[in-house]
Amino acid sequence: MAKRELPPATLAVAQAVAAVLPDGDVVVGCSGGADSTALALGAAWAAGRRGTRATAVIVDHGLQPRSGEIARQAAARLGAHGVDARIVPVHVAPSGEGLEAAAREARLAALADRGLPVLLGHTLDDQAETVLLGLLRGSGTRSLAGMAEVRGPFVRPLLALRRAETEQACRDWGVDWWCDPMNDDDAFARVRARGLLSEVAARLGRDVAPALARTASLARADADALDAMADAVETGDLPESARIAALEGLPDALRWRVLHRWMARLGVAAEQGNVLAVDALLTRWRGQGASRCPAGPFGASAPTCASPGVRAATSRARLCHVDATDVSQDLEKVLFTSDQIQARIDEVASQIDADYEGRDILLVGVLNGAVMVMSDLQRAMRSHVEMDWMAVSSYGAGTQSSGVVRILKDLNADLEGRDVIVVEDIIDTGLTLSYLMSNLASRGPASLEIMTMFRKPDAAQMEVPVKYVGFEIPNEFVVGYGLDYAGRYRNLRDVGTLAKHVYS
Ligand SMILES: O=P(O)(O)OC[C@H]1O[C@H](OP(=O)(O)OP(=O)(O)O)[C@H](O)[C@@H]1O
Ligand SMILES: Nc1nc2[nH]cnc2c(=O)[nH]1
Repeated sequence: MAKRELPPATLAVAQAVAAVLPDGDVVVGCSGGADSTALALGAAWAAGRRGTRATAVIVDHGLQPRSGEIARQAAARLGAHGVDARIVPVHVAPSGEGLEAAAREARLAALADRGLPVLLGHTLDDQAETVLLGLLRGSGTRSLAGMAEVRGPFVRPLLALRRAETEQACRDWGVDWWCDPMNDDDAFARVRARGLLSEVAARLGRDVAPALARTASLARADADALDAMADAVETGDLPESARIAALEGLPDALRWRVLHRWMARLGVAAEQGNVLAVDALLTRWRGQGASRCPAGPFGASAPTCASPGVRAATSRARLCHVDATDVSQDLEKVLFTSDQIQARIDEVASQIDADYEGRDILLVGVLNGAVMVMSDLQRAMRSHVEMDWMAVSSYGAGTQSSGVVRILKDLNADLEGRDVIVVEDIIDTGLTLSYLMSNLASRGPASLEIMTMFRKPDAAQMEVPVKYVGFEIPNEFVVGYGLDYAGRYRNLRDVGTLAKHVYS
């Protein structure tokens, strides 16, 4: 048919297709409805003028009682108008995301199967509904961007045309179309959105669909630009602390995008609420505990979060880990991070190495609290060291010293003539060490000194001569890095105060 022979609506469809028609043959996805029927006829017209082929593919999902018959009728209608039409039956296997999504996936896969560009018949009205649905979900620019005109093999030539125009085009072409009863079923969100758009148009006295479609174009340009900028924020190869530092200076729009990608990769549900919670750990961290993020739709296959209810990590240092049982959410305030503790251990170890040059040292650890500092200190030292352990207890399951020190396990080593350093996690009242030091001094060591990771000067009741101190801390009950509350929290890497709810 020559261009001048086409009435206005059919010409609008045909020209819209011709404007974006790829070189070579194409497939047209056709449901038998007005939009895709008009698209198939327009594509056949435009391809014919170019000397290429447009083949309509009607996917039969087998989900409706008469689906096979509906598909055959659609093919016959197109065939009668000279359009090459094929029916492709697909098997829809329901997935975790519902039957509708599974059918859509199966349909697109079948359409793209031939490796040709695929034309789809979405109109401006579909776009407006998509934008409205995105808006109601409260999502960002990517959702408001609606459907792209070209994405992968899929091309949508009719996004600027109205549904009324495709129906008019079908009438002009003298072809019938199939009215899918699902298009009137209020059970579908899209159908309800369509109704809502009509109501809004009636209340405002103007058609709002074009404005929503314009919003989609503008949002798409913004989303594309921001996504490209987020892609360029390459933090993957940097150490964790540097990755976090790289993110801190970014504007919200970029930082949230990068966090969204991290979380999605970890299998965490990367909804905006979760992204903001993790972002707060990064930008407004005041020692708050973990953010609980449920597993995302792909969580089941993500090794780090196999079940729902996983938690994002508590501290900045562990921001991008996901951990099923993260006890650090019980911390109220972090006083020292793991990094700070390790750096201080290195300094103290060097000091001891220098002080004891050429001498073998016997480190006496006080169980249980000193296990962490003992093992880290030894590994940071260059000197020859041996270790031995004593077990004493003065705190039991509470937060106050009982004042009574009990030896639960004595040393194996003989201290006679040895250079001994007692290693402690904390000196609080000083009762434990003052008892222990007089006990050990009576065993005849050549020298006897103390190294403690933490000391509370304001809590001292007994003066103990401490040669090596990691950090002096305020008179608060702390946990982590070997320090317990009722046997728990020793495994925390950071040291901090406990949230009141844990012991009140
Ligand atoms: O200066 P003080 O007031 O005496 O407190 C210090 C002691 O308290 C802690 O031990 P705890 O009795 O809690 O046993 P643990 O090492 O098994 O945690 C810590 O490991 C010190 O040994
Ligand atoms: N966990 C813990 N044990 C202690 N023993 C003495 N002081 C403390 C403290 O502040 N925390």
